[in-house]
Amino acid sequence: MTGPLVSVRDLGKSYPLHNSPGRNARDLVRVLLGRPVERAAVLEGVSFDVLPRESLGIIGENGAGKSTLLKLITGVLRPSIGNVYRRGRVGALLELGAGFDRDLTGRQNIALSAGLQGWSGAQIREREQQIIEFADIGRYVDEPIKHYSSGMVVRLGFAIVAAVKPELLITDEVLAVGDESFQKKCIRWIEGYVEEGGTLLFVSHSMYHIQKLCRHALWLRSGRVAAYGDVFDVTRDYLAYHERLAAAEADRDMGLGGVASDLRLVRVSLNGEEGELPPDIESGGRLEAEVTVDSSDAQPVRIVLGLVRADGTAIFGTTSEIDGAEPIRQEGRLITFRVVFDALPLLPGSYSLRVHSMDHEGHRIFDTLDRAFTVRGRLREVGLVNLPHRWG
Ligand SMILES: Nc1ncnc2c1ncn2[C@@H]1O[C@H](COP(=O)(O)OP(=O)(O)OP(=O)(O)O)[C@@H](O)[C@H]1O
Repeated sequence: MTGPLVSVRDLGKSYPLHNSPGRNARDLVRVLLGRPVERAAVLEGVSFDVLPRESLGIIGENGAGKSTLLKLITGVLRPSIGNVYRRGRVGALLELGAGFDRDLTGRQNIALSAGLQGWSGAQIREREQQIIEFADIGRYVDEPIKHYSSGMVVRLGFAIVAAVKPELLITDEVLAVGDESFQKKCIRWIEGYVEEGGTLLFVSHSMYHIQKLCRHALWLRSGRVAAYGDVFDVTRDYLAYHERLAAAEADRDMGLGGVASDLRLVRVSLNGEEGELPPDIESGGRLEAEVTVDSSDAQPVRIVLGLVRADGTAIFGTTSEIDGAEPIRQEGRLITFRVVFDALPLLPGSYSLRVHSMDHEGHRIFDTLDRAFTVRGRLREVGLVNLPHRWG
């Protein structure tokens, strides 16, 4: 069957506002007078489809409505407005231990899940072994769940979901509870699951995991869809939004309207030129940038460099920290770095070098400078970079 496994249409969820001691009484009066109780919307007007073999990551700040959305999709919550349509065998790993009987042992809970899935006797015997091996919780499998650590609950929960081989897997940050090696094992399992045609709905604050596991992403901001599309586009916009917020916050912290003066970028030269006019560079030619930072108390600095096409498309980024680069000189409070691209493979067009100065620990961006340049050449290939290639 084709068609979406999940279809969400104009979905909304709201809760009554109960935030002040007098409000309950006021609500009661409103109800008695036949007036609606005031409500706060947690989700509003959310629509999207999840097709078979699709992997959709849901991102957003704390309180944006991500868990609420997953609970509406799994049916734990009912919508206030709109609809959720769902089909296929669902494996959901959301709340810790939800679905487990805490007085029963791990083994008994496995049997319980097997019963719910309608597995045959032979299937149960085979899969029980698989589950126990995957969960790897040793003798605890014969202890009641209430004696488990939260990490063990997740181990067993994930092992059962993996054995069910769902058509649609819904999961969230719950995996982060397990230790690192188990987390890696789960991520590997999910990767294999997606590669083999499984469908995934995954909530995470880790852009790394979202990009690794999902093809598309949906960004929820204050209960509404802020962006929905290709995972790299959406996560880039999300990170840029947070970068802007952090920069504005840093300015406010310092009581400054503009850029903080501590790590100010005072000079970025391209091939020795500092002028306003964008310098010309031959495609495949050399680009040498020198970046000077004014570090008011001579504290060390981290430089972030990005190559960006004129339309904003990011091409390449690195930092002095990633490359282990040291300044080429320090004169009092002026610290200078140099970076050289010996053979810049960009295709002809307009670009800029974007430079950020950060504190040495990389907590905060202090200043940003863009230097435009033009790449000249007679190349007729299309795209961003000239990749070495041959025919035949
Ligand atoms: N039962 C409830 N009654 C009232 N408000 C609620 C209820 N459940 C959730 N909320 C509110 O709904 C909003 C969205 O919560 P939700 O847990 O879905 O966010 P989230 O994006 O998953 O956040 P996080 O990343 O912190 O897990 C929050 O402001 C939360 O306080």
